[in-house]
Amino acid sequence: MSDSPRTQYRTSPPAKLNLFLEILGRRDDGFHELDTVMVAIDWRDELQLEMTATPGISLAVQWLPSRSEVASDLGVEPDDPLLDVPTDGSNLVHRALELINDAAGYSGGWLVRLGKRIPSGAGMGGASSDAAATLRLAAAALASEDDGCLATLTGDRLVELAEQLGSDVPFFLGDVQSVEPTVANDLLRGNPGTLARALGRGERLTFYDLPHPHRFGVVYPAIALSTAQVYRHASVTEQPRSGLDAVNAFLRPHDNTDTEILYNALTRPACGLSPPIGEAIQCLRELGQPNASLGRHRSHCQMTGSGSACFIWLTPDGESIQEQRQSNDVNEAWLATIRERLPGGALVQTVATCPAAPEIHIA
Ligand SMILES: C[C@@](CO)(OP(=O)(O)O)[C@H](O)COP(=O)(O)OP(=O)(O)OC[C@H]1O[C@@H](n2ccc(N)nc2=O)[C@H](O)[C@@H]1O
Ligand SMILES: Nc1ncnc2c1ncn2[C@@H]1O[C@H](COP(=O)(O)OP(=O)(O)O)[C@@H](O)[C@H]1O
Repeated sequence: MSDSPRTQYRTSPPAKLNLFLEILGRRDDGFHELDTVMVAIDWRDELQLEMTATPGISLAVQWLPSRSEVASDLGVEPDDPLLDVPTDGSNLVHRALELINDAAGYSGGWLVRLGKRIPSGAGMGGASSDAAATLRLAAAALASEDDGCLATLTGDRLVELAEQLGSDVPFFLGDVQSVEPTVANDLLRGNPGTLARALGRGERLTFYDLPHPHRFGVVYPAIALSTAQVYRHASVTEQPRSGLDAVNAFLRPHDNTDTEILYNALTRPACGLSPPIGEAIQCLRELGQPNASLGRHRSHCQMTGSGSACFIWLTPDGESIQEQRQSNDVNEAWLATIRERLPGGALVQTVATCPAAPEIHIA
């Protein structure tokens, strides 16, 4: 490949929230059998790939808008390890490129720029989403440079590679099963799929179409938890709940004001490891909905994944476009109040549901 100007492949990997997570049992492979319901949200990283003639993977990572601004919001020093993201082979973006190089027999190189907004160790799937986006961008690049790759890198093949990268990674490929098994369809437009129930390790996915977007207030207290450590402190229940109840609550949102919908079996062990997580959930619960005037009294609050991020469901009984417009004004005041009430620094945002596999831009 000559060193002429290179084509850039870009996408914006979304984060995710676990609306429900039940642990069904411990597996022989050291993982846990799960029943979890995940939804993608528009709290996004930025990822850009270019193919290069020189072999090797060059990965540059930076926090957006800047490391110092993110550190300031979190109330930590800019050099705090909380903000360290690897640029070597331990970054899932790097590992995804190694896998796809082997799968496609590609011997050239990659130039990668990763802009981070999704906090690490937050239970928001940042690394997993970056990994899935890398698989899709690299497949798009290889398919545009070499037609032979279209036959090799089908949606199903990308799912196999995603499963090797992590339990949450397949979710961020979107509903690959619902489109023709060709790479081109999946990659450029992005796959359908916003909300999914996941069984197994998290790789057996069923996607559902949401009748309208849902909104959440998300709080990331300045705490990074090890997923493995939280699982180690979790217990298996004798009477598991079903994720289908949470799916139905989000598909038919008009009668949820008084029932507890959100559940996470990892919340108790995570709060045991880090009590400020419980404080953050309580702070959200006490403050409640920003639209209290609309008569929504119950506050649906929960931790996502293995933590430490927590969230409040802002649209438990559906929401008109008119209310959404009003909400945007109300939300800024609500966000400011949350930041004041939380002990210590935190990243606080209102988010909306979005496709798990975002569209790809080529320039
Ligand atoms: C907890 C969840 C909930 O969606 O998300 P996060 O909190 O990481 O975002 C997932 O189960 C995390 O998936 P992922 O982040 O891909 O974890 P992996 O790399 O596959 O596994 C990390 C470690 O978590 C534990 N693990 C993960 C998944 C699972 N079903 N059982 C487990 O016990 C294992 O100890 C494993 O070594
Ligand atoms: N692309 C990436 N972005 C962020 N963290 C990454 C990435 N690749 C690997 N990591 C590592 O993964 C861990 C956090 O993964 P992440 O998915 O962001 O959190 P969680 O699993 O809690 O959702 C950190 O230890 C971090 O060093």
